[in-house]
Amino acid sequence: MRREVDDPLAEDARFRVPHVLTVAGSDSCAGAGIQADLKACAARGVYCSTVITAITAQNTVGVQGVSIVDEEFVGEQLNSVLSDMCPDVVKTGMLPSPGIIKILSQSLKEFRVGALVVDPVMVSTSGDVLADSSVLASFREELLPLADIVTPNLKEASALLGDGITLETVADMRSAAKHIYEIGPRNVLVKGGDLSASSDAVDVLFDGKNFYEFRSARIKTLNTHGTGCTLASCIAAEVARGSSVFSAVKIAKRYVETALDYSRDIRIGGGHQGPFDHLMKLKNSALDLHVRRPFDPSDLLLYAVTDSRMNQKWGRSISDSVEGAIQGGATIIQLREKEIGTNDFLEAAKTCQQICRHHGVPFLINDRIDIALACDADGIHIGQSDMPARVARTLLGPDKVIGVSCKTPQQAEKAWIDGADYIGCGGVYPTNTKENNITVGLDGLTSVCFASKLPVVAIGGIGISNAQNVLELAVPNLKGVAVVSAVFDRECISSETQKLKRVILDSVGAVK
Ligand SMILES: Cc1ncc(COP(=O)(O)OP(=O)(O)O)c(N)n1
Ligand SMILES: Cc1nc(C(=O)O)sc1CCOP(=O)(O)O
Ligand SMILES: [Mg+2]
Repeated sequence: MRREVDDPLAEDARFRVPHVLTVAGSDSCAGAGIQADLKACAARGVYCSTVITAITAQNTVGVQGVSIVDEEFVGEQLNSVLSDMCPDVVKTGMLPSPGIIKILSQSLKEFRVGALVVDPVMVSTSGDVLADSSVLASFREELLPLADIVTPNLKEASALLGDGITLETVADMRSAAKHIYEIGPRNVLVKGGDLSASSDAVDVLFDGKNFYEFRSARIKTLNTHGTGCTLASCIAAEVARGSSVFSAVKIAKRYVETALDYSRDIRIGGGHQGPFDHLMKLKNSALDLHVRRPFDPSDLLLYAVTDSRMNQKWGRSISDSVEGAIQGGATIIQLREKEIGTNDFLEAAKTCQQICRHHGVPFLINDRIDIALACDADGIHIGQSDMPARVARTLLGPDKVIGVSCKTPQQAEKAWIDGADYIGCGGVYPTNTKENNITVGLDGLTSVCFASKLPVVAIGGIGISNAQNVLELAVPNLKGVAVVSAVFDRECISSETQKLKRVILDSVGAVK
């Protein structure tokens, strides 16, 4: 059992750091294994302790040697960490002998651990075999039944099933996920990076009830060594930070994709598979993880979008308008300033960012990724003719919020694939605020909501008189209404926002 601590700070939630223990092999080239786990957790702002199961001699060409750590000594390392440091999540990588798996599963039963992430490392991305077949039975019998999630690649999934069948399609991956689930883990993520039939990188998650497909663009790079270890560590890190398994997989996939994209052209070593850089350019987003709370779809309930012409008309500053909207109950703010210069936009954005952060209200910038980065906004909103969402995701990293305007189900599908967090759908009604805007009506909104895999906010001509008609549609994914003139083209922003909020809450309440 965990030893008693006499330090009261050790039990104080304010001082607790999310903590992953990785039980894995050392990779001398530092792209995979323990070294990847440490870097991935560091990049995600999570503490990582280590139990080393094997020492490998490897580089960008391949694996030249493996020295397995004596199983008693693996047990000693486990005891040292688990008896004292109380990790939130244990993540496993290379477990090279049945004896090591046995000792690990005994330790997991003996000590209290929040979750177990099993990366069943058997074949490295370079194709080198890292565990022999005697390990397979131990994985199946001892470890998978304890796992909250297991993350095999195609070859590992096939090995775990032991049927010798090659997985070639997404349907094969689904079937494999279902069969592996029957062995005992609570979630199965079959990684389809090697699926030759697909132009995207598709991973399939099965939670015992539903299948989820996570798709991302294939990144052309040699630097893919360690992607499996990194993905699993990142999932473990997100679970340690309090995410559900589904959200953890979503963020981890984005993180790996972004890191691969940033590192696509770096050269380390002369072999055919290089490491990527876990920390490069992600430092900014990692550093402020502790002050930014994750995006919650309910933030879209009353979405206030600013307009400089309206502020000029009423003689108000942008920041006073934003403050008024928040006082009245706006749940998210977007700075949409089409007519001011970059300097003025940035200054206003910095002030509004502070106001929003002070009130705990998410703050997004319309169109301008440069401004969003410069003022450290929580994210951006972009339309179909703005920068593509996929590029925006690469520039902004995995944490920032991206909203995309969609008028059709096809656009909604693409927004999901491109890594957006929500959809703005309109114009629900005709509007004078945006020139030449196409009105999709309640029917258009309905079809986008039904097709969408993302939360949706309705926009365009919405106000006190018709918000109820929109929300009473009660269609899936519809989370709120976005308004410009209904709050900013009014004499008193806070009281108009308050009245609108009442209508919204009544409508949502009536629907429930
Ligand atoms: C919440 C929300 N939905 C839609 C839009 C419109 O974005 P876009 O199509 O890019 O048009 P402009 O706002 O840039 O004119 C939005 N801004 N917010
Ligand atoms: C910014 C914007 N986007 C729209 C879309 O249909 O995507 S309609 C719109 C303007 C919404 O302003 P108001 O609330 O004053 O009608
Ligand atoms: Mg735009």
